[in-house]
Amino acid sequence: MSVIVAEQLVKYYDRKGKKPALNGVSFEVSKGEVSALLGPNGSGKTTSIRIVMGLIYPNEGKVSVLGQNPFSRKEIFREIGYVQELPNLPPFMSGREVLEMSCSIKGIDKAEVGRVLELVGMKEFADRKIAKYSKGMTQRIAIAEALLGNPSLLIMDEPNIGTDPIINLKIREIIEGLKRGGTSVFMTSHQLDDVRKMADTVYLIYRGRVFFRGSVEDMIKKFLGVVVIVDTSTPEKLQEVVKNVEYVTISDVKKRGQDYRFTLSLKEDRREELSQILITQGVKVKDFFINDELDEAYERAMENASKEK
Ligand SMILES: Nc1ncnc2c1ncn2[C@@H]1O[C@H](COP(=O)(O)OP(=O)(O)OP(=O)(O)O)[C@@H](O)[C@H]1O
Repeated sequence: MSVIVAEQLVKYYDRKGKKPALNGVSFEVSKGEVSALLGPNGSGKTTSIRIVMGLIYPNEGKVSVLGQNPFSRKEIFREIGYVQELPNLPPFMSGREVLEMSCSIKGIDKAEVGRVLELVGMKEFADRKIAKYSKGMTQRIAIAEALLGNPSLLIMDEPNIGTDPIINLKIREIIEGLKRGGTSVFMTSHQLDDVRKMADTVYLIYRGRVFFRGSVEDMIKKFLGVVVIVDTSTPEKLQEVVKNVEYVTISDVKKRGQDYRFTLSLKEDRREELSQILITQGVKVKDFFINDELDEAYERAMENASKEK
């Protein structure tokens, strides 16, 4: 079952529609999954989220959230926690007051406030004014607000902006906990490490077009290919052996101390077979591992997308 279905969204902010922010964007968030929308600045992530939240109308396309139209059925938002990009909380209120006010608006028991403050590690600072918070503290209160009432769907636009690595870890733990409890999550992020650890499905967006949907592993395979790194003290032998393996090409060689580091591109995922061939044919293999750098795959994906324009 899907908790968000967006179909062929088109959105332009200029009247003539010459520069659409979204140009036929579709995505789907399955129940109990974490889905992440990734793309460079200005690619259309926030616009997509604002449409899902019923805050701006698309010029074309359809969206359904928890099975309803978010523009006409506002009551669904009681079940949705939303962390907006750069939250704008009232500076004259304390974190606790903000949360209590939200409880009143959403009709949630105020006892929830203590629970969510604890979750984001802000109990100690709850009575300080927002104006006196650091960026990361404000962000944690925004996350706490989204968690009030145990939402079944959490939508977060770059939840890690301005938070330090320890808080990021905490946020990740919170999200993983919610996921275990059945909450669905739709988020944008520039923190690829977090995305790798949390996201079941990744959507890549570039200039208002989604051009990839799949798991992190699929993304690495598609944009980086199967790339194996081999450290060896017998480089000539490796070159000689690899010459006869039709699915391998050498993409790079670098000297590393006494050894050589080869980057091998495989047309098919036959890395186990390859490691056997190297060893049995006398290559001294010191290290053999797959290159699964998500940053690199992301960079390649965006490079490809920019060339397609
Ligand atoms: N209110 C607005 N008025 C006019 N143009 C806008 C408005 N909001 C966004 N845009 C434009 O729409 C495009 C998509 O913006 P959007 O904020 O959705 O990108 P984003 O992927 O969320 O970027 P970021 O990673 O920087 O948050 C950009 O070209 C942006 O300049």
